[in-house]
Amino acid sequence: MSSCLEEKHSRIFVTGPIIVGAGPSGLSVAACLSNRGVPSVILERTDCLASLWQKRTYDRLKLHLPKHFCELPLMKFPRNFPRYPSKQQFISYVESYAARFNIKPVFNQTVEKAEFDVAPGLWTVKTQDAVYSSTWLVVATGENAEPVIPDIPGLKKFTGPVVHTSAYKSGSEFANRKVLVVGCGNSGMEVCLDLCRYNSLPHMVVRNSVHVLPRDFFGLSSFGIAMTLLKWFPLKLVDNLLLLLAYLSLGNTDRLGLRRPKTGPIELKNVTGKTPVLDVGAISLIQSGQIRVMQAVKEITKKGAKFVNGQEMEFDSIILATGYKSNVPYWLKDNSFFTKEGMPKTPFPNGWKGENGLYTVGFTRRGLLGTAFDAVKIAEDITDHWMKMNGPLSSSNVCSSHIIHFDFNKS
Ligand SMILES: Cc1cc2nc3c(=O)[nH]c(=O)nc-3n(C[C@H](O)[C@H](O)[C@H](O)COP(=O)(O)OP(=O)(O)OC[C@H]3O[C@@H](n4cnc5c(N)ncnc54)[C@H](O)[C@@H]3O)c2cc1C
Ligand SMILES: NC(=O)C1=CN([C@@H]2O[C@H](COP(=O)(O)OP(=O)(O)OC[C@H]3O[C@@H](n4cnc5c(N)ncnc54)[C@H](OP(=O)(O)O)[C@@H]3O)[C@@H](O)[C@H]2O)C=CC1
Ligand SMILES: O=C(O)C(=O)Cc1c[nH]c2ccccc12
Repeated sequence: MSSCLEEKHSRIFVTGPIIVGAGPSGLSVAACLSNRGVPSVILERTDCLASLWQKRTYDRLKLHLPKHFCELPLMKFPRNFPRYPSKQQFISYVESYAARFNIKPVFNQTVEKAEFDVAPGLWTVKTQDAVYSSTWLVVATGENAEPVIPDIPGLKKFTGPVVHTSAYKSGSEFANRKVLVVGCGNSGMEVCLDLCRYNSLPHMVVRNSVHVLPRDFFGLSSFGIAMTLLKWFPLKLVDNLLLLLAYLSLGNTDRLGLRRPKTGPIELKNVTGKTPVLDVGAISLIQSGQIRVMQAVKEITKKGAKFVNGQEMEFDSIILATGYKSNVPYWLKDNSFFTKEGMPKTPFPNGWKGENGLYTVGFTRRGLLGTAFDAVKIAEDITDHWMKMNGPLSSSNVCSSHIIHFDFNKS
């Protein structure tokens, strides 16, 4: 893989693993490795830690699972944080986490290509500035690496602003506007709620079925209730109890145009990865008519949209709450471990390890809980291999001199 182009780049040999992505997943692996005395290098495309949280989420975002389900390995949230920490609190936790384990990613390094070179038995990882090599490659670029922009007929004709939720900050820019929100996952629901607080008129497209659960039920989180019940009862029974609890708390959501899937909420999450909506107030605004539920869009026009039921309406703006996708297929070459959608083919709990020193963290569709699970496993596995190669190493003698530069650039 040493083409002329790559010879112009610095060549850097990393003695520990290369981790791609400085989100919660990449940081968790680096922390668990550092705790075991193994150095690593994180390559991050942006200029900050947890860039999804810092740059691509809305102001009002809070964790929607209780904090103890969102902890990274080896460090608890501060005790004074509320049950559902805000985005700012989560970011400050991530920053303290990196500081505590002395993790210093190499920022502004977009991994453009990574491949395994069989002869030396090394991963070659190319960014815009350098070529890194290592025995191990940890993929931590996330399930939410890129926005999904759907190919809706006519979308390009629309004359008003079209924004994906990853670029939405607050409803202040949409005050008194009629907004079409495409998608009814957690993002779609929460953006509609935020828009209402800024006095705009959200119309939310629901093209399919969706599970909505109350975030809390009599002071207990629905997610926590489900996790506890799953220790003793079968999944189908727990799902039925969740549906009963949802009915008692939210009423019959089918009547609001939110049809429920036939499969229960946790089973559906496990099988397809589709996250149930955890309601933090959107349902009552649908009930009161402040958020309108619309059918699937047939086409977008210059000034609005036509719907499959024949309705036609004008809108000032469109917000695409259409979800995210992995970007692994764009940069990881010749790899049969991932699907063409960039998710590991091996299902949870075994999707964290591939072949030839390849690992993946944060692709379990189980949020930060899944990240913590993967990170611990990966660090154990790499440490075993590391010790066979290098002998034991204590965290006190880990230093930053674990990269060796071969600079072809400075001629
Ligand atoms: C709005 C929103 C709210 C969420 N809330 C919760 C929640 O409350 N609880 C929960 O458990 N989960 C939640 N999630 C799920 C979310 O996936 C996790 O919180 C978490 O951010 C996953 O961490 P990660 O490190 O795997 O991915 P990310 O946080 O996406 O980090 C991946 C990093 O990789 C970098 N990267 C990507 N491609 C490249 C490349 N080619 N080269 C170099 N760097 C690259 C990115 O810039 C990014 O910094 C939420 C997701 C969203 C979108
Ligand atoms: N507070 C929190 O913690 C929050 C957490 N999140 C998490 O972030 C992740 C991403 O959530 P989100 O951004 O909501 O994405 P999701 O993938 O969960 O939802 C995408 C939505 O867009 C719809 N959609 C996609 N394409 C089209 C189309 N062409 N026309 C109409 N509808 C379309 C989907 O419908 P269909 O089902 O028919 O495909 C679905 O309703 C989830 O894991 C979520 O839980 C998000 C926001 C807040
Ligand atoms: O917030 C997310 O996206 C998550 O994936 C967290 C999560 C993991 N398992 C769940 C089950 C029900 C609702 C949310 C989650």
